[in-house]
Amino acid sequence: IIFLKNNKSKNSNLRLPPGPRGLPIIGNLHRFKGVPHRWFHELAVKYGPVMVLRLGFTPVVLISSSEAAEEVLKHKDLETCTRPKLVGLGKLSYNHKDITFAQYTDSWRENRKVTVTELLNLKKVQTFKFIREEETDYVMKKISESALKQSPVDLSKIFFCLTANILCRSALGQNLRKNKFFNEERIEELVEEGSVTLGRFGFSDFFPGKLGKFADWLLQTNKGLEKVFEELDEFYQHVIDDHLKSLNGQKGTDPPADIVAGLLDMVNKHGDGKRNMDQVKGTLMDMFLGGIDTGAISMIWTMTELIKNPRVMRKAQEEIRAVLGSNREKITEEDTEKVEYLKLIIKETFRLHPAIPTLPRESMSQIKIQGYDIPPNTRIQINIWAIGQDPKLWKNPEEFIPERFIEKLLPFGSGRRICPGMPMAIPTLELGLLNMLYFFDWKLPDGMVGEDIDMEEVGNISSVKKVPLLLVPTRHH
Ligand code: HEM
Repeated sequence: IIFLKNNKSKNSNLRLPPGPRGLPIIGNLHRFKGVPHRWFHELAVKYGPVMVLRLGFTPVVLISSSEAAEEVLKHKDLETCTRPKLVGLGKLSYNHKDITFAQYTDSWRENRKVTVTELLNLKKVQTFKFIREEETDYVMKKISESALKQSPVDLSKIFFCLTANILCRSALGQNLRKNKFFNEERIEELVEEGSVTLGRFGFSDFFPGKLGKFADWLLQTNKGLEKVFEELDEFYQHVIDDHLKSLNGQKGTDPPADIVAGLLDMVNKHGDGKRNMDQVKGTLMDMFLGGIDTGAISMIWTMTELIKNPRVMRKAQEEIRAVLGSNREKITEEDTEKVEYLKLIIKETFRLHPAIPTLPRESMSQIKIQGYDIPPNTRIQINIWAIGQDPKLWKNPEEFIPERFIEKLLPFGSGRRICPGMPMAIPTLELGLLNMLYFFDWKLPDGMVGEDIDMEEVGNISSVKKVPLLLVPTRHH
């Protein structure tokens, strides 16, 4: 049970952010379970863009304006670039030995630096271009088959398979269509189970100490955690064994063939035990659970907004088809540089539907944000979705208008914790969507109009479209 209480400080010199008084606000619990960013936004409208919630015994500061977010992420980044230590996250990240959920320590810095500079840099990501192009072509062939029959395509599934195949091939060296051990369906289940588990809280997360532990034990809150952990661990072990087998007796290729090969290479090079297998598996978890869903979610919301806004869809297709000509059989990543309007569409989708709507941070020392004192070790949630809704920044914020000038967006976070997967995510999204809009015209299944589309979101960490998006393709070229 999570309840709210006004935050009072014994130290009267502190000027703490305002927050709701009274307990408990049970009526809101079901909404908190669903999509916290909307509930947080509602509270911020009432109490201000810097406010404090007390969840159990734990204060959480909610940041909901671009000025306050800039203060945290730009000016106080060093003081707020650690992550809260939550029970579920700890288990799935091998006791915070990964990048995403690790606290700000020397070992996190080293792990992130090596992974980013050696494995997720622009040059390295370029070497996986052929994988992105092959996988996108494969999906277009599948859609063409549905177009011949004029049957609806489940775009939620299509985009998930596309990002899963691209990520598993380029980051993990696993071709899911040829893999005897794990196929696309199994991967979809694993990612879903993993994401749900990452977003689940236990009592210990809000009632630190014996009380929380006792409640978790009594009500068996972490029951499913072990099972999901074991399944994911088996997958990572399979990926690692597969690489070790192919490396057996030979030195790794230079540069390493994929990201896992690179990680294993680094374990060998840094034979001082600094980078052990837990770190490798933790980093695999980051890629696997952080790199598949986020891309698919962004593509699903883009196509949802396009089908709801025929003016934008028409303008995008006219630009794309005029620039690329009428007889292309294949589209390459170089083509994505020529389609400016598509880039604006993706940015506008990020504003309305950021895949990760709130950024989790924790203060490491006492800081001042917008004149309020935030004590050390206080959880901070930056609501980037709320910033995208701010009527002071955006005219008619609920409308999908790609032409608007977009700058104050943080879909990949910012500062020391900014998403290192961005160089891989952007080309995947742009290439996939460009193909969808060049080769096909899209319509809703019979009898449906734009207003009928269900826009409901689900998810604690990411914001997934609850009802799958079904559209009927017609081959244009
Ligand atoms: C459209 C796709 C994606 C979106 C919208 C996205 C968004 C984000 C966001 C908002 C964060 C938190 C940043 C912060 O706290 O400031 C993050 C972190 C992270 N992302 Fe992504 N991401 C995407 C794709 C990827 C991919 C493809 C990978 C890996 C190949 C990846 C790996 C990571 C990692 C490792 C972190 C943790 C960084 C840290 O804590 O130091 N992401 N991402």
